[in-house]
Amino acid sequence: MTDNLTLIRESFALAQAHGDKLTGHFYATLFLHNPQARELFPPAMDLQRDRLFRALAGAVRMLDRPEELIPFLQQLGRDHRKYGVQDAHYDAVGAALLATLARYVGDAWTPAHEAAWSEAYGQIATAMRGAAEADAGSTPPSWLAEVVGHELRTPDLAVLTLRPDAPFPYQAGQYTTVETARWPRVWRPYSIANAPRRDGLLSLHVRAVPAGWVSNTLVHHTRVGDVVRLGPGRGTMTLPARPARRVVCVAGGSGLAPVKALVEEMIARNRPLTLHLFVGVRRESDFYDLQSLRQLATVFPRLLLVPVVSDEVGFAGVQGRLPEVVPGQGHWNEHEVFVAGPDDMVVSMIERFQRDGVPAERLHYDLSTTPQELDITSGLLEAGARRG
Ligand SMILES: NC(=O)C1=CN([C@@H]2O[C@H](COP(=O)(O)OP(=O)(O)OC[C@H]3O[C@@H](n4cnc5c(N)ncnc54)[C@H](O)[C@@H]3O)[C@@H](O)[C@H]2O)C=CC1
Repeated sequence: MTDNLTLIRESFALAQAHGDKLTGHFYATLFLHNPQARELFPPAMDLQRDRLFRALAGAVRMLDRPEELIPFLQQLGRDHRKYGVQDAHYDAVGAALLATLARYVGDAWTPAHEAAWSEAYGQIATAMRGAAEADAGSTPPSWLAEVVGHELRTPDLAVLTLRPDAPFPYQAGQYTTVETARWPRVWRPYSIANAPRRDGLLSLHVRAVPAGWVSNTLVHHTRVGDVVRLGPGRGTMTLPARPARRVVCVAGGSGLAPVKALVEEMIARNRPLTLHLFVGVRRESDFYDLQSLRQLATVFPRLLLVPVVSDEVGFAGVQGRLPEVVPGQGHWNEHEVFVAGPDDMVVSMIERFQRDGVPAERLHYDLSTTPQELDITSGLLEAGARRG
């Protein structure tokens, strides 16, 4: 007899071959039978379609590794509280999923497939619901936050200061998700750019990306006094319990946000022996936070700030792309390493640090998918938007 795992994987591969038709049919079935579920999703569904099946594909890949699958599902469940997901929605999604699979697997679909999927989906939903319920006792599903500061530092980058309406627990290096009144149910992740403060204020560095609904709203159509909604703090690029005494941080563009929070935290707590901070931008005019970083270096002179420009000949300081520049500026294999910025930069930088002998447990980084994808993150099964 074929085991459940094989039945699920084989049938999922058959169904997935139908691509967009599969996801289109799934949502059509879900909304036809549960019109109220439409309210949970953003107005434009294009990118949402991929998300659900990417998360499902992730779960199917991990089915034989419960030690990874369960935490993944629990996180997914907690993350869905902010969408207002109810128990009944899980049942509705399960029914639409099975109906869709049956249709696209076609003649190969058997009662054994039905039973295997039904059991697997039941386990997925139980893990998600259980984690969401456990979380409900201690944290709100989301926070309202008033914009108390909005500075346009370059034509397309704003630094926002937010005051959440209730204590917002997070660690330096983590991100939150933001929903604006202009685009209900469209959530976008942003790193929090400061270490936790006594007054509870949060700072975000937001670059308006082409066709970015939330980022353009936050940069160009948001004023002091406006209110946004925040999801809980998430992400694994946080300070380890015992960081090395020497630290190097590499920040590309607005990837400075989480790195700045970590730098503040280390200055307040660990006081490393040396703290190198490479800040890379394309043109000198793209530096949007040097003044504040220089102030930090005045308070903590062991912070060694290195501004780097990649695309402008004539810059008086260090020139080049970060992965080309940083290795030549020191020996980093004894250091704790933090990297954030464009994914290509992060990947090249991390590969280089690995080649140079930095142990894996000392490498901390933050990867995202493309900003366009990230701008629509709402949904019943949101894939992990950011990996650390
Ligand atoms: N805003 C936030 O809170 C956070 C943003 N990020 C990500 O950081 C990125 C920042 O983008 P921008 O500000 O437009 O930076 P950018 O594209 O202007 O790049 C900044 C620097 O990174 C390096 N770089 C860029 N592309 C590279 C490549 N292909 N290979 C090697 N090095 C490269 C170069 O040194 C460049 O000067 C975004 O993708 C964003 O998603 C990451 C973490 C937090």
